[in-house]
Amino acid sequence: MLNLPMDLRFDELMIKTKFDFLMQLSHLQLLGFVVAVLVIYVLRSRKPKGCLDPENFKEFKLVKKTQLTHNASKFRFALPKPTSIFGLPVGQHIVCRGQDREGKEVVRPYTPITLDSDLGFFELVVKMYPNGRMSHHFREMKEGEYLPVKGPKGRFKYKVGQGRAFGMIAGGSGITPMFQLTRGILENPKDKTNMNLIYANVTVNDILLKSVSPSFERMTFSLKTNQEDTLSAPLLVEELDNFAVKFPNRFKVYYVLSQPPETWNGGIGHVSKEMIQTHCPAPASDIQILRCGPPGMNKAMATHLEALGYDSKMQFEF
Ligand SMILES: Cc1cc2nc3c(=O)[nH]c(=O)nc-3n(C[C@H](O)[C@H](O)[C@H](O)COP(=O)(O)OP(=O)(O)OC[C@H]3O[C@@H](n4cnc5c(N)ncnc54)[C@H](O)[C@@H]3O)c2cc1C
Repeated sequence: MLNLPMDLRFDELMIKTKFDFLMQLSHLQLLGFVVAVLVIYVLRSRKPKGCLDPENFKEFKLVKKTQLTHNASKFRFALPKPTSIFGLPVGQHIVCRGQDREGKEVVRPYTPITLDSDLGFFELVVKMYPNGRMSHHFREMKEGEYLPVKGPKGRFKYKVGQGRAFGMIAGGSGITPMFQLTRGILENPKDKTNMNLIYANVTVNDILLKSVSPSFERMTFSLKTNQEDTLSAPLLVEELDNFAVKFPNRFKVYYVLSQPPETWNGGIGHVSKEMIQTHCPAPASDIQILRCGPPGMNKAMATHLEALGYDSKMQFEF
């Protein structure tokens, strides 16, 4: 029993009671109390565990399939709980398993366009090729079915402030790692990295994630920004153009089409050395040019970048 003086106010009494309580514990009890407090502190400060396993495939349910273009769709997969975190670091990808037309197993890498700030789900944008093996699996996949996924995977490790700027050269579905990284950077108020994207496609209808048509679901996420980039409205996740409008000093996009429409004010043809010179940061030790596209384009870009004086440390191919 504690001996408490009767002339104390209630708040004083509470403090004294707690203090006396600690004083009256044995050394062993005190040690137990300190350990319990430490365990609670460590558990609370630990990063929440993601849903991915780098070694074993885990299955995720397809909850929504949305057609974006004539050959690309967006797939939303549910995580186990609405509050679950996927656990994919910015710049990394996952590996998906499916079956080709002949029923043979096929495994391919994909980069989600969502981040760990999107709780309870992740999304893929997939371009499907007529004879593509995994393309067949995604084309056939129905809502309610499960996709085996493992990860995170990838050589690209992003750290806030690792450089001043990124130049990004993407072709077709190669936009997904650029989009994910751009979102990760713009969503982090501590990150001041600038980005210049060159995005190449065949026709205007092949451009992915450019802007949201009224029929597409509008998904928003809240964004804390610095003063320079004050947002008047929530950012729409699926708009490259919106990034450019909301962050004009941080993100610029230059579209290139090999078969442009009659009126077109972007680039025409293939991505050239001159386009890179005009639209990407000049060679420097604090910049990097990232590229992701079909093999032929990646090879051509590597040749251009070398000719322009970008050394191997200034280049990265996803
Ligand atoms: C790190 C990484 C991340 C990726 N993320 C995505 C993503 O988010 N979304 C996405 O759609 N794809 C992504 N890809 C590409 C994806 O992994 C597959 O290569 C693509 O889906 C085609 O697979 P497939 O089995 O259908 O085609 P395959 O059976 O492998 O190929 C069949 C034919 O399709 C054509 N083809 C295949 N791949 C390409 C290509 N990339 N460009 C042009 N033609 C091609 C070729 O003509 C080829 O002969 C990523 C690739 C990598 C390396």
